[in-house]
Amino acid sequence: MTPPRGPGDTTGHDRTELLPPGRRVGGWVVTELIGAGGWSTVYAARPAQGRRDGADGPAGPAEVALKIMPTAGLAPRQARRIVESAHREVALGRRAGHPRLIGLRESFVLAAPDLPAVDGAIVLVMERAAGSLRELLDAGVSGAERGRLIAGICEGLAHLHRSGWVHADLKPENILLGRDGSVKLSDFGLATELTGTHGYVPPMGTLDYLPPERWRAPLGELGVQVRPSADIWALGIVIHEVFASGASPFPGATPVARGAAVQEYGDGRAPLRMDLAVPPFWRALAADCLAPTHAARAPHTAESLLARIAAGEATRDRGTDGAGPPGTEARVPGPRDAGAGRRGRARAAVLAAVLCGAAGAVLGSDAVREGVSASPGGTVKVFNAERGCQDRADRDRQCSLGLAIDPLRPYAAGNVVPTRVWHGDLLTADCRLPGGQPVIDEEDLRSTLWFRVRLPRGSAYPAAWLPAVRTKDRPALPGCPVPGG
Ligand SMILES: Nc1ncnc2c1ncn2[C@@H]1O[C@H](COP(=O)(O)OP(=O)(O)OP(=O)(O)O)[C@@H](O)[C@H]1O
Repeated sequence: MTPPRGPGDTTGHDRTELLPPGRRVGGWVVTELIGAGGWSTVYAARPAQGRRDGADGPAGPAEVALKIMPTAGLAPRQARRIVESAHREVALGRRAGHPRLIGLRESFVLAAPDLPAVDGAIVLVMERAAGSLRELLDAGVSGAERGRLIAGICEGLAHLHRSGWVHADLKPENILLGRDGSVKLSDFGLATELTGTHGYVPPMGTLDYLPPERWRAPLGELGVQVRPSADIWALGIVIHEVFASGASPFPGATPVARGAAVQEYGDGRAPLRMDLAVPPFWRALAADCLAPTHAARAPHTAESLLARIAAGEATRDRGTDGAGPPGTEARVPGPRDAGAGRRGRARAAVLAAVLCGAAGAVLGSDAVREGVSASPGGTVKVFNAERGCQDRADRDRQCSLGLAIDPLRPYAAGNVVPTRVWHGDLLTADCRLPGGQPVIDEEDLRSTLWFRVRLPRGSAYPAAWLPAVRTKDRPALPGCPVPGG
């Protein structure tokens, strides 16, 4: 769910450090921060000692995810939205449990008079997932995984729709993955129960996944009308992303520009153009999901799509797309794997060394930009997760970042080019390498994706490698040849 943002709001990162590890929350003890969304912050937690409700499984204490939805300091209308959103999550969790939906264990209101920011927050206690499809897309999904993942998403949607619900916010961030790789749909804060053929949702959602009809849907007293076909549209976008390295089928540099492209297509003013990387079977499936009107999309239910996948149509394409048979479970790489915390911290230390160490030529931003603008290809903007470095215009060396010589070797001082880059620099990337050395940034984001970026003429190296955790951009680029391969 994406809330409007404005000056002085208390959403997102402002709240990420609210609950320190060791803090007791109801019958649970916080172990680490997982991430933050627009209205909520999610923490990992274990059962508090002495908890006797079967929370401990045969393998030891069961870890859970605590979704904390603070209401303190919000305007009454915003607070009401949070409460309604929590009610929707709880109602769906109680009435429509399924292995393809993240399990909800309990919900309560947090009493924390010593922490005014979360005092009175709504807490949802959920099954903890190992990672999300977004992380997997960033790291690079293997061919064999793709069909299985899409089948899992269809199973979850088919169950939701059969149970009379519309998810209304399907996107890779809300498609979680269990430790065994199984798909678990989550974030039912916008989910709505159908009354007849429609449900109603607040005028919110994630722009990149809204169907054409949502862009002109009138806002009534109950909210905006949605139907299951809205989830099918979002599924079409996700299918495309899974095969096209995370790229949307709709062109545009921003979600609003892509939204305009969606509307042009919906009005019949532009054709649907899918990336050639999407193999024929999946292209046909995605095209049906992305039919421009509700009426044209309605025959393509999650159930019917699942039947098409199960009927083995995917198998025909396997020779060309490498998509494996749906149903085979595999491990999910991600920061939340067992032991990842330890590895993450070690790698963060390595990254810090690269950030601050390695003497060499320091190029001004103009030099870097000049090298960029002269060349075609995708542009990536450098992102430095160190907050203190984001607003500095002085290009202090302490805030510079290194580019690797070889993305298959550890990202450490001996493996960086002399050219340094800073937060906000624009670089030209000409290809992407999904299976490089894993890098974890200061915020524990992990990715094995790298971009090959060009360096200005006269640099010691003509090109170097930017780890994907160092940019928020994901341009659609061809795969790079494996260095040294
Ligand atoms: N049960 C869970 N297990 C593990 N990680 C989770 C779980 N629920 C959410 N997360 C992760 O926590 C982070 C924050 O989730 P949250 O639902 O608060 O926001 P979001 O879905 O990222 O954004 P928004 O809902 O505001 O659009 C996300 O990275 C999500 O993948």
